[in-house]
Amino acid sequence: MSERTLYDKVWDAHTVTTLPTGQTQLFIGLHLVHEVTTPQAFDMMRERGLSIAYPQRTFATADHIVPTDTHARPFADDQAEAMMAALEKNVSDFGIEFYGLGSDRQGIVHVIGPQLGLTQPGMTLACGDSHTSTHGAFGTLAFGIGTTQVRDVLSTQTLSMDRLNVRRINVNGSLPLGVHAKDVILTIIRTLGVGGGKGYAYEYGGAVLDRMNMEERMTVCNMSIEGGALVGYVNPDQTTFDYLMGRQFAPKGEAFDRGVAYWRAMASDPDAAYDDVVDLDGSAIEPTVTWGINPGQAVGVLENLPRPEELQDPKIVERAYEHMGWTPGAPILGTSIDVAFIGSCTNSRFSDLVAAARVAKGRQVSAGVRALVVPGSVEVKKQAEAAGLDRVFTEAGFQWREAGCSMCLAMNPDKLNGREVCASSSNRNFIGRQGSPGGRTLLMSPAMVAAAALNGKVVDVREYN
Ligand SMILES: CC(C)[C@H](C(=O)O)[C@@H](O)C(=O)O
Ligand code: SF4
Repeated sequence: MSERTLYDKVWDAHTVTTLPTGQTQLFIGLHLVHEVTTPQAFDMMRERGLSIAYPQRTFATADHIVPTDTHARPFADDQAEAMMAALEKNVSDFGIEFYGLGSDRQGIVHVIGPQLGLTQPGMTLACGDSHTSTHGAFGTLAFGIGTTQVRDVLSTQTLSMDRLNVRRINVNGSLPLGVHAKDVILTIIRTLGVGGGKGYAYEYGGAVLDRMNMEERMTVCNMSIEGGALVGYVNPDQTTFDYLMGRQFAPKGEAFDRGVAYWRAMASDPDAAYDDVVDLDGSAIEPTVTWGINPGQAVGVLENLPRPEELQDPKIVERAYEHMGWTPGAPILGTSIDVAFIGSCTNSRFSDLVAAARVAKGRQVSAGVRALVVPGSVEVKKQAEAAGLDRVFTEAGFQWREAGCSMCLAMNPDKLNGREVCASSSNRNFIGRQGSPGGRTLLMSPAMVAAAALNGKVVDVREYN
């Protein structure tokens, strides 16, 4: 057999059995745990007297609820403190490696897995979180799962899963200067729709992906789920192996060389058969901004907002205009913002902060704009500080915060107020997502967020090229 995709190979290598339901029982190589989706799973384990099948394959951190002004305990919010205490008890009772507050390995679960070298090509990975697809950047089949599935993985290290179709998405050519990985994935979702990936795994490739570094590939894979695809991945290559080399949990010495040989063999064959193939021209991608209430409602920064009748689903477009308060046909350029948020598992890695700092350096945040930079992990924070990025940001008037999910979903004190408009490097712009029912979110790349912060409005970051 020489025409298999990575998806096929990894799936087959991890198949335990075919269940009577027709589903596959799939072995899960790595299980990542955070505080929000796991308390009931641990309770179910206790009720049934179960223990963890493979504690050595299970790692936990805290990210969603942690305040980012200070990590000091106890938290001001009693509910958050109780949730944190529950996670601490669960990891201690069940014997799970835990990177909590105070650990220099703490951070957003999808930032720390790759950083520690836990995420590796050719493996299966699960986490009770929809953005688990991020890890697909390594050629990993990474599944976002629900709480009962978390229980299943804890107790058996397996999941019952339906096989997906595979869509190959080629981004050909090269990206213009000032156009980033975030613009690529927003354009893919805009083109294929927020439900377009239902039933599919997305395999991203083409010259643009080949040239991307691992952090850029993570940004693309992160938002697969926003396009409806449960899984998104990039085939492992030399860029992947170079990233992994020397990381704490990556194999060492000869074992690393054996790893590379195996990882290479897991990549899709050149003549692999796909259920669907889509080609996009990278040179046609512009800095992209969402204007509505789902990540597919996006336009190039120089485009005007669509008219409801021009789009396939006028109802959701009308609902979006009702919430956002914009006028169909108006330009997105010049839209005023109140808040700028640089962070989240989509765009809070070192290279994201470098891109934003390049724009912010020596300039000032516009008066009246509240601007936050929230590193994705303690390690990113340290690396950024060692490079002097914290000073670039604070001197420009940005707040420099502790690691966590922060204003991506506002399960912590970082929230929008009232009708505030936020230029955000995160991945979801659903109504109320950033903590205020009336709040409005414009998704864009971190460089675009930085430019918006300086101008108090949406601008074209290519002016800073
Ligand atoms: C809290 C968690 C269940 C949720 C998810 O699964 O994605 C969160 O991370 C999000 O981004 O909305
Ligand atoms: S940063 Fe946002 S999208 Fe990512 S895990 Fe946290 S809440 Fe979910």
